[in-house]
Amino acid sequence: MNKKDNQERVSNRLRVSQRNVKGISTKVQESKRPTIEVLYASEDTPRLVQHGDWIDLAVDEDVDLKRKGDMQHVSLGVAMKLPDGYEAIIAERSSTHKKKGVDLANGIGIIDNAYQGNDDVWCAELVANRSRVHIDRGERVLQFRIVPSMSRLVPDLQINEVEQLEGVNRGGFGSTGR
Ligand SMILES: O=c1ccn([C@H]2C[C@H](O)[C@@H](COP(=O)(O)OP(=O)(O)OP(=O)(O)O)O2)c(=O)[nH]1
Repeated sequence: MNKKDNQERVSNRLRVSQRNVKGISTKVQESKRPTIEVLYASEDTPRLVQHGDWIDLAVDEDVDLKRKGDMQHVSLGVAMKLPDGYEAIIAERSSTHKKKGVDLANGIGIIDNAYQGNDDVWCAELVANRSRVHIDRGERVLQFRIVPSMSRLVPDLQINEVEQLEGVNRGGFGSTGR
């Protein structure tokens, strides 16, 4: 093999090995990216779209509530495996109370990290704030975000009973009136 052919062989080999290194580092980066795995209830369940910090959730069935105060347990059509060390908070979208006539009966919904099996479908308990409420399947009335689990934020937390607290009294519930 002449010198030129040999040089070409060496530089080809170098290119291949650089490509491999790049491939490996991309794979490592990808596997390190925190990921939410989503299992949708059906083909036509609305897919999650991430734009901004909160991710909208749609109802996966029609909602029909006759009177104010009536409640419906509604499927959101998604089961998820959240990244380890995270849980999720579900809240109403700001417009939901006024435009859709419902609220989350439990204020906010909390999805534990362990809620991660095929049958662990996210649900919402919706309560009507007026009469004759109708919401179509697929309407995005809620939103969620993930938050670090308490054990991740404060590892090894204890709860201890004491006789007295060392802190100065602030005045008790509602004392400033401001
Ligand atoms: O709005 C909500 C609230 C909860 N969940 C699911 C996820 C959560 O992990 C599970 C249990 O919720 P939570 O622990 O708040 O309920 P609980 O009343 O304490 O019941 P459990 O005995 O299941 O813990 O129900 C929802 O799908 N939607």
